[in-house]
Amino acid sequence: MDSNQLFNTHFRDGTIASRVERQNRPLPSVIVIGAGISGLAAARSLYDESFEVTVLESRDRLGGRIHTDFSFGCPVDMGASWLHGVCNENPLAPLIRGLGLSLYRTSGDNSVLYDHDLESYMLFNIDGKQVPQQMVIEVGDTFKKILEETGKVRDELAEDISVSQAISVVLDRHPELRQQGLAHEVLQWFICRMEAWFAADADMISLKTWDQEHVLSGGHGLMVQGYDPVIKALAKDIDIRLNHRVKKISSGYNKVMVTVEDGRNFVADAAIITVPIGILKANLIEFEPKLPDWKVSAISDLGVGNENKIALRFDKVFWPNVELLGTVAPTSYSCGYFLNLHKATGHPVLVYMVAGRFAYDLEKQSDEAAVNFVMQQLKKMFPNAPKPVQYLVSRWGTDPNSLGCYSYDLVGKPIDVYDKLRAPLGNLFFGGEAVSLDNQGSVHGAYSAGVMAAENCETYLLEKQGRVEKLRLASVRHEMLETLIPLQISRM
Ligand SMILES: Cc1cc2nc3c(=O)[nH]c(=O)nc-3n(C[C@H](O)[C@H](O)[C@H](O)COP(=O)(O)OP(=O)(O)OC[C@H]3O[C@@H](n4cnc5c(N)ncnc54)[C@H](O)[C@@H]3O)c2cc1C
Repeated sequence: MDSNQLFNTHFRDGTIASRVERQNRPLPSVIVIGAGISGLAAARSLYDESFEVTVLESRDRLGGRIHTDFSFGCPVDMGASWLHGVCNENPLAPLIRGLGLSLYRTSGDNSVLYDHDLESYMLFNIDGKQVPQQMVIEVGDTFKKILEETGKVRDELAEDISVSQAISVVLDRHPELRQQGLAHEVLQWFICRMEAWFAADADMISLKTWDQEHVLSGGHGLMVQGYDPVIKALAKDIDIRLNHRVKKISSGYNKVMVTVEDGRNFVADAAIITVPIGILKANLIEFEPKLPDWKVSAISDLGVGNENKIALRFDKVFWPNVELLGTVAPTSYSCGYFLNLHKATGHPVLVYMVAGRFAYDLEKQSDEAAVNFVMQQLKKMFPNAPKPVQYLVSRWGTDPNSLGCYSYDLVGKPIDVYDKLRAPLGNLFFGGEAVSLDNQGSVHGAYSAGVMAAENCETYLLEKQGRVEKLRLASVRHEMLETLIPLQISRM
């Protein structure tokens, strides 16, 4: 059946008929696929401009890779939890300020541990002995030097190599930077933290681009009340259909038809696709006509990492009042760390965080086995640690709604991969963290990508209607007013 016949057939069913009745409405209709922050930002933008918007979401909840769980009696973010860039330039700042949400800053600018600095931490070795703070600071300085030296390796090479290959080259050239014994294990811990930032092992991270991200100023802050209020605010009043898994997107004849799992169709003038890059890589959505080869290549050329969290709630706090508790080991794979949520939020909760291959390996285990493993790590530091009262285990790598945690640059990534990913195809627009201009893999990047996709979609549709004069003055005025309210930050 060609696209024309397809549309004629479906125009006879109830859904399409009701759309036809609404054709006299002044502004066009858009389907947004995915109710994560990017999809909701896109939908909010269009809704506020009086477009007719429907959001189709496969899960039974909003937020996607933002998931604030309340089963502990307090907010625990099992997906994103930091605002990266606690500053007015952060595109999410107006919303966070407007909602009166507080942030707990865990690091300033340019921290060697990305979203943590070495202000409030304790590291332990495998025997439960605390690593001297001075050693952690000195190895941190050495790690910085090693990374600086990898910059020289990069300048010498035409081809891209991985960060771990580059570190090996540097250590061969500068044996004085090699660490022995406990100091070696601490160096591995720093590498483990770097891998957590990319959610990928160092042998997968591109030397060419690892430090090219435009990181916003102001350091990194935990969302004390969780990200949930942001999601709820964006979603307010919008027509969102949960449990609507999109299986097919057909575009043509100035319309888009989106088919969900149970066979129902939704038709609109345009669609914005914000599903995770993992879903596109796995071809879980059929496109008609097929996506062009350049788009397919861009999708496969981008990496998608994995990160998981195991959150433990205890009766009471038995650990020291520091933000980060880490265990060092001979390889970065075996190093680990707990985020102490008590420090930031006052609740007796520790969150163990794992990334890269280890995150996938942990997903092969049952929740109970994963928690047992984490408790073994905790008991290395605190042999009398009691059993947790409750626990939560994330599985972002195998969850069929995410298939990974966020995108990162693979070794040898083509320069134009992001341009190709975000390029629209007629009335199909692409949002999501992976198409962000500068901040892939982040909440604020995903948010901006959603807003940008909505603006492009809006311009496209209004131009088609010959209504380019319609400006977005309302939202600009709204944001200007909100900048008058300061961000609420603790640990300044
Ligand atoms: C463990 C973890 C920790 C993180 N930590 C941070 C952090 O601290 N700070 C930070 O800035 N970022 C962090 N991130 C990254 C951040 O969460 C993401 O970049 C961002 O939330 C992505 O938003 P999105 O809207 O692009 O995608 P998503 O939130 O994944 O939204 C896409 C939506 O599409 C839906 N969907 C999938 N398939 C279909 C389908 N076939 N039909 C319909 N709907 C579908 C999904 O269910 C989902 O709701 C973290 C991510 C993870 C997983």
